[in-house]
Amino acid sequence: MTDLDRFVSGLPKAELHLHIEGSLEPELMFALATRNGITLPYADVEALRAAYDFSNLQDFLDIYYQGAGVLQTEADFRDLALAYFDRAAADHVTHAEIFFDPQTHTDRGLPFSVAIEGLLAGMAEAEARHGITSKLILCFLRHLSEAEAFKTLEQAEPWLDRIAGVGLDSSEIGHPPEKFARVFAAAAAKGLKLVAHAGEEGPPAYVHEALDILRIDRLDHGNRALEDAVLTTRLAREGMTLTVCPLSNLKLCVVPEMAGHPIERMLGAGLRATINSDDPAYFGGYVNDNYRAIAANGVLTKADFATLARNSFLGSFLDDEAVTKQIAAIDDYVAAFQ
Ligand code: HPA
Ligand SMILES: [Zn+2]
Repeated sequence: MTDLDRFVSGLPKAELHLHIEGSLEPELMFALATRNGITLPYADVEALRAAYDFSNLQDFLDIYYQGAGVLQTEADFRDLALAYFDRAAADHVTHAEIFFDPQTHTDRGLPFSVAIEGLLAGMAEAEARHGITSKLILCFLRHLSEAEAFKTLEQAEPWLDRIAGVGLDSSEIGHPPEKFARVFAAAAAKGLKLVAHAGEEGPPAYVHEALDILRIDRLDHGNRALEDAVLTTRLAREGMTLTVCPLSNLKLCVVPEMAGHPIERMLGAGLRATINSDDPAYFGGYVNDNYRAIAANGVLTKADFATLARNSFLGSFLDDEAVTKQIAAIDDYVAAFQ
């Protein structure tokens, strides 16, 4: 491991872009399939992993939704969450804001309560085990209708005090943020934070809509915003946090190679970028693998990576006191590193 790899690996950091269903490792998928009497259309873990060869977002989503089918009980969701937090804690993640896709589960007949109660149990246990704090973000599937998103928000009502915000994920092209303007307004009126995937595959216009129509607090991906100089300047001026996912971008062919990854230009443009893993079980690595992949480009310095880690707390939905404490821990780490 290089000196820079050691530095980035040990940095205290928050993860702000993580789909919990995307942390379902093939081994756990097979274990849950056995536990629940489900037959997977793959002979073994190796055959499943070999299928993780994607040309675009939709290729991945098809396999990701299929994989989530093994999640049947609260215990399954709890085990899924705990497995993620164990990996995250090993990467010096001290706070995580995790997405879940309730419609993926309710649409196959599970009650809303099963996924959320299981995840909340896993989050509580992870905090007791590792001291890692976390928040939950409910994502609407954008390929489904506005009415279905409203129904999901209604189902979430009993748990609103344990949900930090709402997000927007799934197939981006053809499903612009504007489609969910009224649902996001309703979520904001309930005091929820707002985030949305935009500019991953979709054009800069979708990022404009996420800002102006959805009125997001944080932008997920946002890579294609760089194609629009006015938009880039605006994002910098407004201090908008971008949750960037390098290995995801590579696996989904959003970037041709890791060299010259847009995050380097984002920092140069003064954007508040962060590094995250998105769907680590599918994209070949957890958050530190993503930090190290960018470190290997040889462009960003220790100071840049410390900025990225600070950005992860500045962009979080933690209160000011917690952010100050977490940033002090980064400063201590940087000062003591040798
Ligand atoms: O990277 C992603 N993009 C859109 N939707 C998703 N759902 C899980 N991961 C993703
Ligand atoms: Zn994502």
